[in-house]
Amino acid sequence: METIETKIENGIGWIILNRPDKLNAINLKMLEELEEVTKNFEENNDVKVIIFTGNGKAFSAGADISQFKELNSISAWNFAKKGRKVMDYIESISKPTIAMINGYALGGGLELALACDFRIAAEEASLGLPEINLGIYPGFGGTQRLVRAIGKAKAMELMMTGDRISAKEAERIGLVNKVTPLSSLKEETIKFAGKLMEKSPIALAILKSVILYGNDSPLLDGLNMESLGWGVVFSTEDEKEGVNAFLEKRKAVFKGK
Ligand SMILES: CCCCC/C=C/C(=O)SCCNC(=O)CCNC(=O)[C@H](O)C(C)(C)COP(=O)(O)OP(=O)(O)OC[C@H]1O[C@@H](n2cnc3c(N)ncnc32)[C@H](O)[C@@H]1OP(=O)(O)O
Repeated sequence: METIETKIENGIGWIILNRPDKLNAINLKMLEELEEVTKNFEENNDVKVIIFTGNGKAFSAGADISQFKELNSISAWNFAKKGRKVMDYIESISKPTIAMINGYALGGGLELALACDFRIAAEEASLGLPEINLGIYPGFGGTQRLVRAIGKAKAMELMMTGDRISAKEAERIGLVNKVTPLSSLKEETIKFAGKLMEKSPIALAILKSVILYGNDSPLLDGLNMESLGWGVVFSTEDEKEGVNAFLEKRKAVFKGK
């Protein structure tokens, strides 16, 4: 691939944004490659957890501003729709996804991280949605996902001032799950992924879909989905294994069946 490196190691599918000289700015090619690789990883049984990160000093500094020069209203709308489609797909993947934020996560870069289930950031990272400084605003789903992630007041502040915040501040407001020194970021992220890999992948997938569905629905619909999914997990071998392991005082070994 031109803009992304990928590898599969010990159950983890790595998606590494690879335009370090441009701080991993997301151009159309990168969007297309992100779509392709996430679909491959979704279908690959060797991949249990997907981790997104960036090469160099940025996770991603956002959508590639140099491409904006050629955009008019219609092509900008199409670019935004394309980006949104990819972010929506990433959010909907049935496997757990983690954004390992190694540096700048700005604009579309932070929007990509917001489409992931978890965000683990280096202390040195800087996060923000500075689009307003360009006379535009977030267009890869950020206007909606950030409000749902951290609440309206803080989300409006970040989007309407364009201010960047530190990883520690991002953790304080609930935007990232965990902060660690850059030197231990990879180790801590792999440790976190390891915890997820010990669980039943089916229960995780159904749980994730129930949470996402409920996030966008009236309470009653979400609760109904929860009960329905709860019934479905009882048709799995993993549920039997989990309950038996508890009763037999041993650690459960889930097979994803
Ligand atoms: C229509 C679809 C809508 C999609 C919605 C999303 C919109 C966006 O994401 S808009 C972009 C939002 N991001 C930004 O505004 C950040 C822009 N970058 C910066 O402010 C700075 O680069 C920095 C503070 C992140 C880092 O500064 P510094 O360490 O001084 O590094 P440089 O500025 O010298 O950058 C190195 C190199 O990378 C290029 N670059 C950085 N960000 C982008 C970008 N978003 N798009 C394109 N190129 C970017 C920068 O131009 C430098 O390139 P060279 O000049 O060729 O060395």
